[in-house]
Parts: sequence; structure tokens; C-alpha cells
Amino acid sequence: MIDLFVIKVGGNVIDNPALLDAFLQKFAAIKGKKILIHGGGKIATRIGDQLGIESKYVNGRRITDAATIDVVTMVYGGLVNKQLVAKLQANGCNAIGMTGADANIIPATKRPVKDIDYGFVGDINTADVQGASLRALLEADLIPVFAPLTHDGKGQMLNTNADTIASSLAVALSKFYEVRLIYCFEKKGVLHSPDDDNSVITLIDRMIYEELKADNVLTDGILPKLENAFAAIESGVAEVLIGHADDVQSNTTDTVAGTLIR
Ligand SMILES: Nc1ncnc2c1ncn2[C@@H]1O[C@H](COP(=O)(O)OP(=O)(O)O)[C@@H](O)[C@H]1O
Ligand SMILES: CC(=O)N[C@@H](CCC(=O)OP(=O)(O)O)C(=O)O
Repeated sequence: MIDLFVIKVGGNVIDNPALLDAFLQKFAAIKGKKILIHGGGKIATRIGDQLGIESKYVNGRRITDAATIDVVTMVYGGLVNKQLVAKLQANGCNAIGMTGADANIIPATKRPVKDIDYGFVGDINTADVQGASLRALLEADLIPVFAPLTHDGKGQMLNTNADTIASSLAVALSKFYEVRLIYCFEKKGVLHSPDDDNSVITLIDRMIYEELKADNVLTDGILPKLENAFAAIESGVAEVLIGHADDVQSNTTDTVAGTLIR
């Protein structure tokens, strides 16, 4: 039986106040143990623009130079994280805001420079994720809320994709709990036609995934999301779902809406 929900909410939801408020209300109402991981890429891009710091992406990852790591640390670890915590508190949810540096929960290594220099982007040291410390917070009935930031153990903050953080935390916690990982975004799930919310693909396994890729059904951010979903399933996470932020509550029950990854 599932006894922990690891839930990720993406940038398009965070950037839409009505959708975000509805999501947080539903998240707060979910019974049982839960963790929230948030993105916020769009807000970081907007605030960067205001500061004259332009955003550049390669393969869905932000090139994070010295000025950009300061922006994302402020935006993800400060503005977005604390606003979400305050709104969850207002909904009666005892949230505690964190980055991967806090309690050393997510140690990472600066991505080595090969063809591309991503700058201060962190690859998670998966075996070192402190699942036991996180369990202690959960057992104290706190609700951890993670910003997409890690650290190198030598004093440097690193920027890490939020989908990857969610997958790594789900894997680390699956030692202690039966975990359902839920990716929440602004679509009803993985879609056959990206513009048609009624075209949800209800089940994707590796074979279907390869077929969908070959047919060019999957583009942009959905590709790394599915890779992270498969990585979780293949490393001990019981269930992974990709669905709409509005459906988060039903997706913690047996009546799921969205795409199940197997
Ligand atoms: N077949 C598809 N089904 C759903 N989304 C798709 C599909 N193909 C491309 N996408 C795009 O992938 C995006 C989700 O990835 P991303 O922007 O990284 O999400 P998040 O908001 O969680 O960060 C959707 O907003 C959508 O534009
Ligand atoms: C390295 C890297 O690309 N990090 C991401 C972290 C934020 C994120 O993942 O936000 P969404 O879930 O809203 O896309 C970035 O800075 O955009």
C-alpha cells in the first residue's frame, strides 16, 4: 500500500496564481505523508531579464553562470520556496522549506564540462541522498518543500532540474516507504496530440515510450520528465504518475487521472 506521496509541481503552474492556489489547497488536503518539490524556471527567467541576466538553455537545462546561480538561489530558494511554504501554512499544512544543501539532503557534483559547459549545474550523488534525515522530518509530521537547488559539499550551491530532484528523493525514500511519485503540470498527462487535453495516454512503458519518440509525439520538457519517471520506476519507486495539477488529489487515491508509467 502506498504510504508516501512525492509530488512535483512545475513552472507553468507556479506562474499561474489561480492554478497554483487551487493546487496548494488540494496538496494541503492530501491525507498522509507527502513531500513537495517545486520548479520555477519561468519566474527565474523573468527576474533574470529584469536584472539584465539573460537565460540560456541547452537540452532543457539552464546554463548557470556565476550571475545565474545567484539569481536562481534567490528565486527558487527564497521567493518561490517561501511563498509556497507560507501559502501551505495558510492551508493548515505544516510545511518546511528546504534546498538540497539543508541538512545535506541532496549532495551533488558540478556537471563536468564536456561539449557544453553548463556552469553551476549539479548532478545528484544519488547514493548519498540523505533519505533517513528526510524520513525523520516526515515522522515528525513536517511536510518538506524542496527548491530545485543542490550543493557540492564545498560551499557551492548548484542548480538542478526539479524533475530530477523529485525522482532522486522518491528513490531514496523508497527504502523506507512505498512511494508514489506524481508529476503535476498544466496538461492532463502525456498527450497523443500536445494541444488536445482529451488525448491522454493512460499507460506508458519503455516500448511505448520508444514508439512515441520515434513518432515525434514527445518534445520539449516532456522527454526529461519521462526519463526521470523511468529512472524512478527502475530504482525502486512503486508508482509514477504524470497528470494535471488540478487532479493532484484524485491522483493520491485509486481513481487516478493522467499517465501511469510502468
Ligand atoms: N506529448 C506531450 N504531452 C504533454 N506535454 C508535452 C508533450 N509534448 C511536449 N510537451 C510539452 O512538455 C511540457 C512539460 O514539460 P515542462 O515544461 O518541463 O514541465 P514543468 O511545467 O513540469 O516544468 C508541456 O508544457 C508541453 O508543452
Ligand atoms: C539545471 C536546470 O535547468 N534547472 C532548472 C530548475 C528549475 C526547474 O526545473 O523548474 P521547472 O520545473 O519549472 O522547469 C532551471 O533553472 O530551469
